[in-house]
Amino acid sequence: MTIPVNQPPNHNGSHYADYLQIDRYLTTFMDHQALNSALETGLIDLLSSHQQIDLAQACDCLRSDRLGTETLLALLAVNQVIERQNARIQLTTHFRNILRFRDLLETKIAFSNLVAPDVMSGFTTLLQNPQQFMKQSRLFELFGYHRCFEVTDENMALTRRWMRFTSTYTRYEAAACLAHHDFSQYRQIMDIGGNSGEFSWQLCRQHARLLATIIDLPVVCEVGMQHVADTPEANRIRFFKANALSDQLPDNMDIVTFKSILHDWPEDATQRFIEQAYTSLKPGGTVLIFERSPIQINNQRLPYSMLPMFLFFRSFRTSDDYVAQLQNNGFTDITIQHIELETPFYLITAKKQ
Ligand SMILES: C[S@@+](CC[C@H](N)C(=O)[O-])C[C@H]1O[C@@H](n2cnc3c(N)ncnc32)[C@H](O)[C@@H]1O
Repeated sequence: MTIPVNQPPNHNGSHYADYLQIDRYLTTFMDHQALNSALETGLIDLLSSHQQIDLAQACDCLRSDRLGTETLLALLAVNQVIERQNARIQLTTHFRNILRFRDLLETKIAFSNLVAPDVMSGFTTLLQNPQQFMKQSRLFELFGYHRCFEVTDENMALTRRWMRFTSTYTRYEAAACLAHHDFSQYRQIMDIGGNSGEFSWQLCRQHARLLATIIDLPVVCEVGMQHVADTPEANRIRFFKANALSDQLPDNMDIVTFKSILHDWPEDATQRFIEQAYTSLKPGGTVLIFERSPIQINNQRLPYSMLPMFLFFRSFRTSDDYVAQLQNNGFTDITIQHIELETPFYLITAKKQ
């Protein structure tokens, strides 16, 4: 993995793509299972709070016998999570360092494990009959937007499950978007399909003048309000419950953003979303699309951590597809930037006349 070099590190010396360093620990199925066990049993906590531990402490922590513990330690060692010095066990310096991205590490493991049974039982179906695959898959069952209209305890709990995944990915992807677009010029931003508000929150944290409106389905907005409620930026973030395909949306916006939403939809719907953005913008306002490029499998094997994104391989479009739609809607001054994250992304901006 190479860190993109087209942007300088930010003020605290970190780079928006630093988080990609976790991927080297997430290659094979057993890398994931070993790390998952080490995280969920508290072994990683024990190792991170001590310089070194011995085998007896590891056995205790794992509540496993010597052979079980040695087996896990061997899997972790071969993955360079830990190293052995005589009888002592310690985290490698690099792994200790990337533990600051633990939320994403845990999310990637959980998400891959959640969708793996879909791939095991239905890969041929996915290739032959995508509609049938969607009907039987846990991934598409998880993202059940039909449960996002009526606010009930059950719908909130089910919706929170997938929002945890999207919010954690977005926490890191937002930094890449911020590094490539100057949001300081705006006051009113509207994020369509803005989910938990994580993206808007990151923007508001960085830009003190920004006022954000998040458009999303009612249950998603309820969960989102809780997500940002305790942050200093909460009073600059409002949630607007709507079906963005059919409802009238707030207007007078300086910028309308679509982050990782348009790929979910067929072309007539993306056309409608873009029309809605046009209507909501002030003259001279900006629309911004931040999306993953189509998954390319070139010379590298697909790591297990990519399973969730891989299952969307029919959905991700090229930037040209959206450029054509923006032009059809009367947008001008179109710019495209390509950004390398764990897969390529692009950031498109365009202006309303
Ligand atoms: C794949 S998620 C992306 C979320 C967020 N933009 C991010 O990148 O983390 C798509 C979002 O679109 C929302 N959504 C789906 N249908 C919608 C609709 N008709 N109107 C408004 N939002 C919708 C979903 O609830 C979800 O939050």
